[in-house]
Amino acid sequence: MARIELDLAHAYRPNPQQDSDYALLPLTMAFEDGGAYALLGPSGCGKTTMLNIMSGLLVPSQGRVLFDGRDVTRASPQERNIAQVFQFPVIYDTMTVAENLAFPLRNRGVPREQIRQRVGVIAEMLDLSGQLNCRAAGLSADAKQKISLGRGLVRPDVSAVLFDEPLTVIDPHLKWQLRRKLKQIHHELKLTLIYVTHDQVEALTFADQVVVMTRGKAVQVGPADALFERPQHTFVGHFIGSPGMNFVLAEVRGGNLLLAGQTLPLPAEQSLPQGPLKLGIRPEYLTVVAPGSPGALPAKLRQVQDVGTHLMLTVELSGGQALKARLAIDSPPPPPPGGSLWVQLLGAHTCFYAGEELLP
Ligand SMILES: Nc1ncnc2c1ncn2[C@@H]1O[C@H](COP(=O)(O)OP(=O)(O)OP(=O)(O)O)[C@@H](O)[C@H]1O
Repeated sequence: MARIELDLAHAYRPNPQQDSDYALLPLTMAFEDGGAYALLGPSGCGKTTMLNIMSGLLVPSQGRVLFDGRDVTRASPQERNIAQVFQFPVIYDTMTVAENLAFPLRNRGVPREQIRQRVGVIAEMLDLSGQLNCRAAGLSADAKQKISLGRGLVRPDVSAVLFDEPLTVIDPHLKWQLRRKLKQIHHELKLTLIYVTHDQVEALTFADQVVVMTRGKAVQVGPADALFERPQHTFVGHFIGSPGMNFVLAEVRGGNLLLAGQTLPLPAEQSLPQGPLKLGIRPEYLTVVAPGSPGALPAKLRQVQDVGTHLMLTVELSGGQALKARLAIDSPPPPPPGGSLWVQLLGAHTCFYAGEELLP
């Protein structure tokens, strides 16, 4: 296994001039040995580009890739000793499941008995033990992709295993099981795993550290709770969560916060720079409170959706800005749509942003 360091940028076109010319803007990042990482972001944000640069399928247009301090920028995937799992199964249909799993080990001249043991362990982990002697050709798409996952995980000596949206072809029910399984496998095998996905649930279930990307930029690297509680960038607030964070344009003037045409006195301990900023609050923390509560503003209730596990309220501040508030199903019933209520905007979970960046 290896500690992977990136200090690079990548543009597919020559002579990049502006940010939009880069698939990956200049970044410095380290993936620790034995960690479980996810690269998460919308289509086109640069996840696959980053993965391909790590695997050696792509040479960055500037900068370096280090594996345990060794410069591997121009080394092939084989030289880097990387295993990869792609979106679609890459297996040999004419071989049995056991032969498929054994293939990467046999290729490296691993002794027979060791191969047998390791294939047994991996098959057990992926619930493939009962199919070891079946020919791959006759199996379902799910089972074939499990073999691909197994082939990626079977070698204990790899620098890292890279997954590019590996559960795309998997049935939704099995997907849920496999996500959890991969997490468990990570704890047992202690391999460095890097997993590309645009699905936040997949990333947050699997990874200890999630790299959130947008427009060629890694805007935050952190565990699930940090991404939820303290999004470092408005994109993280917006992208993580369902629905994402509410944002309200505001201005600090003296000891007050002006927003939605109203004035909220800031608590004495709150130190914010004077001038414009954005207030961010997650629907989970936008609570309905008694009229006139400190840090709260009046709003109109526009819509109530019963989502089964909770109520999702749409409220509107004066000036017309709509916010989402998530209410526990056993909370006191909200007023009828069109009615007035007060919502708590200032509190321990409120974040403030200058431009798109979180203020300390
Ligand atoms: N071979 C290529 N030549 C030119 N531009 C490319 C190439 N591959 C990717 N790009 C561009 O680079 C940017 C990042 O693409 P990349 O595939 O890394 O994103 P991604 O986050 O993996 O998206 P997706 O989930 O859709 O694969 C996009 O604007 C894409 O159009």
